[in-house]
Parts: sequence; structure tokens; C-alpha cells
Amino acid sequence: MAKQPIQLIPRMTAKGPFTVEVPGQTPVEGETPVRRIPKAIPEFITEPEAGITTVLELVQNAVRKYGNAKLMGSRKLVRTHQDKKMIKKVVDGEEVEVEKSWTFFEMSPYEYISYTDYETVILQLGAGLRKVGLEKGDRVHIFAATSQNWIATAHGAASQSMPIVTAYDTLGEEGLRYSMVATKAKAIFLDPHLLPTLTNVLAVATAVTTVIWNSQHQVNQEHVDKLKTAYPHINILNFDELRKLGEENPVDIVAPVADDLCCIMYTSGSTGTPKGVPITHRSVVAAVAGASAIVQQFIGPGDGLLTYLPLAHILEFVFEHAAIHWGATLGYGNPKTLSDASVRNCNGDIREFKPSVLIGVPAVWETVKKGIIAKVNAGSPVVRGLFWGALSLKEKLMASHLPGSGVLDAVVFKKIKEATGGRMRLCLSAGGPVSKETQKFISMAICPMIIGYGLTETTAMGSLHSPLEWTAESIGGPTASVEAKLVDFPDAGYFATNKPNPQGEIWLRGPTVLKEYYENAEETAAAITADGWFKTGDIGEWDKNGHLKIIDRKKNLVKTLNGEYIALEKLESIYRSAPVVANICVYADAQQAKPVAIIVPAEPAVKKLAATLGVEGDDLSALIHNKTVHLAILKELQAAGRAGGLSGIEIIDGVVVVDDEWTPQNNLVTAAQKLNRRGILEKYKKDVAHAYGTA
Ligand SMILES: Nc1ncnc2c1ncn2[C@@H]1O[C@H](COP(=O)(O)OP(=O)(O)OP(=O)(O)O)[C@@H](O)[C@H]1O
Repeated sequence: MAKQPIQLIPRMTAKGPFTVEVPGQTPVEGETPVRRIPKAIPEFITEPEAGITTVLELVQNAVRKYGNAKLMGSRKLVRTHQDKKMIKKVVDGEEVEVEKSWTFFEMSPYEYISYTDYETVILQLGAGLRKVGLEKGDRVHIFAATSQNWIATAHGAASQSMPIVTAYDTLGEEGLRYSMVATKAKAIFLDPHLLPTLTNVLAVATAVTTVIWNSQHQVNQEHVDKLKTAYPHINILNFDELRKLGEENPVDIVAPVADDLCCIMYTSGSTGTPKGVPITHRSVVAAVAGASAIVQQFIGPGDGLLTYLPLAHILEFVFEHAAIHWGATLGYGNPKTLSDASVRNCNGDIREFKPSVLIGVPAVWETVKKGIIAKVNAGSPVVRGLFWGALSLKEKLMASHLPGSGVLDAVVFKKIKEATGGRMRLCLSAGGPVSKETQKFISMAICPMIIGYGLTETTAMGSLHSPLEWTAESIGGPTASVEAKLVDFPDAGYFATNKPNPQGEIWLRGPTVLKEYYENAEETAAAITADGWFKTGDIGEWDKNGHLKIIDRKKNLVKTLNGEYIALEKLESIYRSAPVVANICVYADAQQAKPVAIIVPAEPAVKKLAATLGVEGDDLSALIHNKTVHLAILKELQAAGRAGGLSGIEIIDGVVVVDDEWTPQNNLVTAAQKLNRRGILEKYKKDVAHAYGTA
């Protein structure tokens, strides 16, 4: 398929409606008619290309088509640099000096592997797994950060019909134990620094016979020895040794079929204990097919896709498979080394790899946006004026379909585009709600940002914008392998009959949708209907273009004191636009009339705010404890809420400004950067009571 250029100007050029009612339906009370995109009528598109029914076939088809082209590249760690500095911190109201150290990474340039050589590697890995005693159907656990060896291990396993089980590398011992015992994995591939976490778990995960550590990283030999001593019967080797074993002991491929299990993946756990989702080969290829029908015409050989989100999350897993199918080049990066800020003597991954397509979860885009704003604001008043003037002019030109935005791109936005490598053509935000302002900002300043929506249970399918249908008002139409309807949620007043737009819980059905949870009959019964509909728990609306729009999640609707519902995620996406916010969790106590916000502050914005208030000092921790600054932060948030159209009961009553960052490591966000609401609330319980004035 010839690659179409993407219009670099974000704008809806295609004419809606983009979805249609599936013909021949009998109306059901309390539900909207079922809708699909026209391409999915009369049949869903289930194969990305005729004959591709499994992940292995997808990879081998790409190898035949793209042969010696670069498939993927990685960087090696050359050395780390440590910087130490004394900083002031307020602990229990007292100012103390503490030592803080920063680590900077020095990375090598990217080294690439071709499609053809990759196939050789994965077949050898598959043979290696056979040599260490695994058979068709045996499960291979993957407990590691995203890397080339992660996906190669998954494909090696697929070449012998062995399903993988994924676990986030940020998972602690308890989470790992749970998934390893439940799935009875026989082998585990992991990053070497996680060996100590594994060692204790092996006492109960007794099915494990082989441990493979990722040789892209340094190992601590003591960790290996400890494991060997504790479990002499377990075979421990590294990725390279496994590949070599396979090279020396080749075996035939044992090809999986479409309905075989490809993977057991756990939901990210933002709303409770993660649930296991069995994903078949059919679902993965149908997901690639569904997304390809919308965006493949724009992405292909020559495109570079930076890959750094966790592969244990369905979004990244499907995205990487799609990229392989499209003949693109994957550049593996790490959240720690993406930007130039945390590396030494080299470029960050973005500027080194120069991606043309970038996918991120909303938290990533917020950081990118705030980084750009901080840089612009640090410039002279002329630079600032030019930037903001150009941004609003570009929006106006686009809205009225007038030419001229190309000049603005060439003159004003060039530097910003260069900071992302200068090749960017398309951004995708998915995995959670991104604010309209951020979507527009990135779309104007860098390149069009489209939105994807999906869940682990639906193999990341749900909806996806075509770049031709760009808008900041919706999340696009269903992809070509899924259909959607909205079902009444009377408690909160969402009805299919609502005017002007029908509203309700989004239900999805199609070949990418799970049939059942892994060994969890109760959750299965609650979430999946007899005729195959999956109840997403997300509240949506059909807009006039036939696009979906997410209004909230059922689990994040809170009924407050006066009986009205507050939609936490909607509020967060609006308050997040306040410059002082780096991250935010809105909390609404059912015993109170209004919500409060807990925020991680954006340092440059807080400093700027303090300066305008005449508050002296350079230490963030001291500034956020200053009463004047605190009050100004609250006011800024309330103003953002009003500007975003929130009603009186949605305007926050208080704010908790915290000192810590929220990371998957401290368990305040999940590995997919979603808020762990319970964890956050537990940690800041006292401060929240204070913000409500009930302490
Ligand atoms: N573009 C989007 N806009 C708004 N919300 C989105 C978008 N994409 C995904 N989501 C949210 O993410 C959810 C799916 O997330 P995922 O499958 O990663 O599990 P989780 O919800 O994080 O985990 P758990 O179910 O364990 O809490 C969707 O139900 C939806 O609420």
C-alpha cells in the first residue's frame, strides 16, 4: 500500500458521519443502535492482510516484505554519572537540609537489526526454549521493562506455540507471586535487577524450571549465585545463551493457530486488583487489522516509531505489532533517557532516534507540553509573545481553513519540532483521557495528535481517529474490528435517549474482545453478556459526526452530599491545564459538597507564581508550604476549572500540594501512569482532611 502524506495541519478534512448503524437491527430499549465504521460493514476486518491469523504469521509476513530494512534498534548504556547536591526540605513543618543525588545516563548510538535477522533470532530463541525443556502450551512469563529482547522473547515463544504471561517490571513481590502462581509459568524472562524479587517468589511458583535474564543489562553475579544456591534444580541462563542454545539445537517451528492463547495480560489495576485477560492470536491480529484499516495508509517503511511505554500494557503490545506489520522501524527508548535532561555526553532517545510517530499516555503529553511552555516562558518577552501569538493565529487559520500556518511552522515552531528530532508527523495519545488543551497544543506546536481508546479486555481496540478526522472534541470512531453501543446508566442520568447526543455506558463487541477473564468466573459474569458484549465501565456519548466521546468512568463517578455526581476524570483533565499542575488526583468525599485536589506541582510554574507574588526563595518544598503561594495555587486551579466550564459543585474547595513525585515505583501511579487513587488517598489522608477543613 502506498503511504499517504499526513496533512501536518491538524484539521478534519473528511466529511462525517464516520460511523453508521449496523443494518438489520431491532431497536432495544435503553440502548443506542450498534454502530461501526463503514469499512467494517458487512464484516469486521479481522486480518491485517489475507492469511495473517497469528502473531507469528504477522512477523513472518513482514520479514518476507521488508527483508533487509531496519526493524528495530536499541542503545547500550555506556556509563552512569552521579551528581549530588544539598537541598532544603520541609519535614513535619521543619526546614532541614538533605542530600539528593541525580543519576545521568550516557548512552551509545542506536544499533539496528533487520527484519530478516530478527526472524533468525526469534526462531533460535524458540528452539532454545525447547532445548531447556519447554513444550507447546507451556507458559513463558515476561517480567521486564520494554526492550528489543522482551518482544523477541515473546515471538520466540510464539514460534513454538508457547503463550507468554506479562508482568510490569514495577510489580513488587506480591504481584509477581500472584500472577506466576496463577498462570503456572514454566520459564521466566526478566531484567537482571529483578532477580532478587524473583528469588523469594520461586518458593511458591514451583512450576518454574528456567530463568532467563536479559543480557542487554549488567547482572549482579551475587544475585545469580543466590538464586542458584536456593534452587539448584532451576536452569539459569541469559538471553544470549538461550539464543545460542537454539542456534546449536535447531527444531522445526510449532506454529500456533488463531484460537491459541498468545498472551495472558493483566489490567493495569487502576481500579482494584488486576484481572488476567487471556488474549488469543486471533485477537492480536484483529487488533492490528482494525487499527491498520484507519492509519496504515499514513505510516509505513521509512517511519520511525519510538517505543518506550510498558510492553506489559496492551497499548504498547498492539502498537509494536502494528508497526512491524507496517514495515516501520522501532527505536527502543526508556522513560529515563527519553529527553536530553537526564543523559550526559549524548542525546536523549527522542533526539537520537528522531521518531516520525510517537505514542504516549496523557501523563507523557502533559510533561512534553509543560516542558515546552517552561522553555518558551524562560525566553525573552519577544519570544514569548511570538510563540503564543503564533499558536493562537495557527488555530484561527485552521478553524477558518485559511493558508499560512506553514509559515508559522517554519519560523516559530521549528525549534520545538527540532527538540523532538524534527521528523514528527503524527502523535497518538491513548490509555486515558488527555485534556483538549493539551491535544490542541501538541497538535499546533509539533504535529497532529490523534486519540485512541481501548482496554486490555478489548485488545486495545475501541476507537481511533483517522488523521483526516482530527478533532479535539472526540476520540474517533470504533476501529474496523469492533462495534459499539451505548447502554443506559440511569443512576447518573446517562440515557440513550439523551439530547442532543445519546449517552450511556460503552459496550464493545468483536473479534478483539475477550470471552472470559482468566480463571475468574465472577468478573466474567459481571462484565460479559451471553451474546458477547463487554461492558467497559466507561461512559460515552455519540457526537454528530458519529464519533465517540468519553464522559467518564462508572467507577470514578462520585455522588456527593447534595446527590449530584462528580466525574473525577473529567475534572482532572480540566484542572490539569493549570500551569502549576504536573500531576493531579481529584478526590470527592461523599460526605462533602465539593471536591478537593491533590497535586504534584510543576516546579517552574510554582517558582514563577511565587516570584509574581513577591515570595522569595528557590526551594520548591519551602515555596509550596508558603501560605500565600498555596492560596495562589488554589486560585489558579479554581480559575482553570471555571475557564473549563465546570459548575459550582465541581470547583475544588481545597488543594493539597505534595512534595513527592508519583511513580510506578512508589505505587502512586500504575505502570501505565494511571492514578492509583486508593494509594494516593491513603498516603495524603491527613492533608486531605486538612484541605476539607475537617482535620
Ligand atoms: N483515549 C481514552 N480516553 C479516555 N479514557 C481512556 C482512553 N483510553 C483508555 N482509557 C481508559 O483506560 C481504561 C482501560 O485501561 P486498562 O485496560 O489499561 O486497564 P485499567 O483500567 O488501567 O485497569 P483496571 O481495570 O485494573 O483498573 C478504559 O476503560 C478507559 O477508562
